[in-house]
Amino acid sequence: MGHDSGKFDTNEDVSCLVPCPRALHFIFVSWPDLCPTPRRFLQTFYPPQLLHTPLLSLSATMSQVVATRSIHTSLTSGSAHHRLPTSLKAPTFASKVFPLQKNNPSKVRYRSCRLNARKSAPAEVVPVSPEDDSKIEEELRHLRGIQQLGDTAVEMWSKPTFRRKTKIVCTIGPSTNTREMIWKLAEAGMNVARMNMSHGDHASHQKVIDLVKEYNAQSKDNAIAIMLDTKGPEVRSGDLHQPILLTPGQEFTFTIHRGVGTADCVSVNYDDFVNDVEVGDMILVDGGMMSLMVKSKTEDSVKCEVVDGGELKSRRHLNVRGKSATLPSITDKDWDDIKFGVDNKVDFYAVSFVKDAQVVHELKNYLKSCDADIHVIVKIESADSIPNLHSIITASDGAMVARGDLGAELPIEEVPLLQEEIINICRSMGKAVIVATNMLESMIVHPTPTRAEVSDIAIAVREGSDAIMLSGETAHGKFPLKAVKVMHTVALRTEATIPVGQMPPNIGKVFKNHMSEMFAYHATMMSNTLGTSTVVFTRSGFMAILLSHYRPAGTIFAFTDEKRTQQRLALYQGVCPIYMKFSEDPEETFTRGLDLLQKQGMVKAGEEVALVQSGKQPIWRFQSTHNIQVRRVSIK
Ligand SMILES: Nc1ncnc2c1ncn2[C@@H]1O[C@H](COP(=O)(O)OP(=O)(O)O)[C@@H](O)[C@H]1O
Ligand SMILES: C=C(OP(=O)(O)O)C(=O)O
Repeated sequence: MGHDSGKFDTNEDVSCLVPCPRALHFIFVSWPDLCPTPRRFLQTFYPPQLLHTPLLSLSATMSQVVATRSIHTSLTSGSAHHRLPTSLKAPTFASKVFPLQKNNPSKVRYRSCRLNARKSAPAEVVPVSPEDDSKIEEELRHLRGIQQLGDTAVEMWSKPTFRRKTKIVCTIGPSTNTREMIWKLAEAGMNVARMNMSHGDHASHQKVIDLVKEYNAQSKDNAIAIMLDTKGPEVRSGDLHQPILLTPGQEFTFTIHRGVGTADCVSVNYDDFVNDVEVGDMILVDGGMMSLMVKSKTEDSVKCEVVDGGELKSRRHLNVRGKSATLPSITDKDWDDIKFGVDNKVDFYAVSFVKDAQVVHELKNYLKSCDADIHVIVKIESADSIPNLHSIITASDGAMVARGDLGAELPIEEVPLLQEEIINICRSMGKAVIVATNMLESMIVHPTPTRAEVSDIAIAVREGSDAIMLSGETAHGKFPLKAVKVMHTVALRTEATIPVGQMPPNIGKVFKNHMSEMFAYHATMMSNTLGTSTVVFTRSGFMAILLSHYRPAGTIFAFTDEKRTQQRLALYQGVCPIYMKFSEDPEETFTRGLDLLQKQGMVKAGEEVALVQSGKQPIWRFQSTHNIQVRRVSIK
């Protein structure tokens, strides 16, 4: 169990990573008004002479810190009524602050007030130092009440899922495979629970699946998707009773005989290992944490010299730089695990080491033959997959940038470039895309991330990924809940700076021949122009996925009468999936949906929403084929 289990509180240090100086861009008050906590906060970042300059004297009370930050957040999340025009870029400190010297500060104050009055998203917390956290939280709770920042009803809804667009995948392992931790992860913002079939057995994975299903069954407004990640043809070292220390220059042997684990020899789980490697090859352990140069081979062993040493633990990844193993992508064990997934009705397979589209077709045909509605995410991690990226992704429902193995099979400097390319390909094809591995690696042992890790999350969000993934951080880390909260906060903050109305590159090409795509596109344009959320009713999830593809600035509220669809939609960017029984009367279904949103504080009376009546099985089919409307939420 992780160290932060039990201490969890959704309000606790949720926004510990929000870059503080940015908030100042929107805050305008005089220094003497400043209460002690924000005063200390400002002092931390700005020299006293700057803070005491009247014209620069920015905000002051924590209420303004909170309100202005929230405004910034609301620019792109939730209902989009109050967004700045698309052309406005996030202001620099200089451009926001120094022009004030020429302007009348009262004007600025007026603008700030107007923004405050129109704010819609709940506040973020700006911790100053650990001992200030509780004071700030107390102050914020009070201020939330005064300013009516967040409808208290919103508290009832699982806030992380509603407000953040980029979804979070958590790998479940020894730190998180209990009922308590699954619940806490879900409430902290997990959208997809991933089980890595390289570890554990069916009994342990069964327990996790049952727990997630139990959570989903009792949760009124939240659904967690289940992803089964195949082991694939990966090559791993064997189990060890205790880690082996490898020192540079030392001779070390890999043998295909099972069960060996001495100070200078360990088993590999793949008989053809000896045939696949050549003298001079570089073998990477755990994606390059250690490396060994092949010096000679025999029929059953590979003798190496340690180049970069370290601690070799049980079942570590072995890659040969620049080479993929000659194993099939789906091994016998994988087929066994896939069947286990069919029996348990998981939502997604993440298929390891896909090298061509053929294997995806094979899997899809198998799933069709057993009438299993499970989507296939291909893991791009093999050197051999790169020339076939387009055909592989075309055949699949989405892709995962599996940076661990990718960066071992290919030079690491290729990883960020491939990440961007894979995201772009997926975005242009309307497929889901997940960025994975090492995102908060240091949080496996530390309670806070490195700044580089924070930037990595921000980049993945900006590049347009549907989801970002945690691996060891949640599987066996000490701080699984904190890791999810950091991801949540960084994603939310980054999303608030993404300009509204960015469209995928295939715009105008695909939708011409496809009615639903055309309607998704135009509904997005309409909701972006009017600053509304989008409401869609979907049985298969198809229309909600299409809408997500166009990335409308407002939330996509996707109502479905299928629990499986609700779960699956949890992966898609910007989609808030909601389960609701549909009535025979579409108008009644729509009214019921809006009532539910209003009750939860997701939309307010008088607010407009874009209503999409389209898709493969639209609830309005008997009335009309396709249709987009703007409806005003009625006042009860
Ligand atoms: N079901 C599990 N049982 C035990 N340990 C697990 C499990 N899932 C993940 N882990 C641990 O978490 C680590 C990180 O998870 P992940 O990145 O999915 O695995 P890997 O990098 O080994 O493919 C694994 O190396 C393993 O030590
Ligand atoms: C996600 C990855 O796969 P796995 O965790 O199965 O090694 C990876 O290699 O980055």
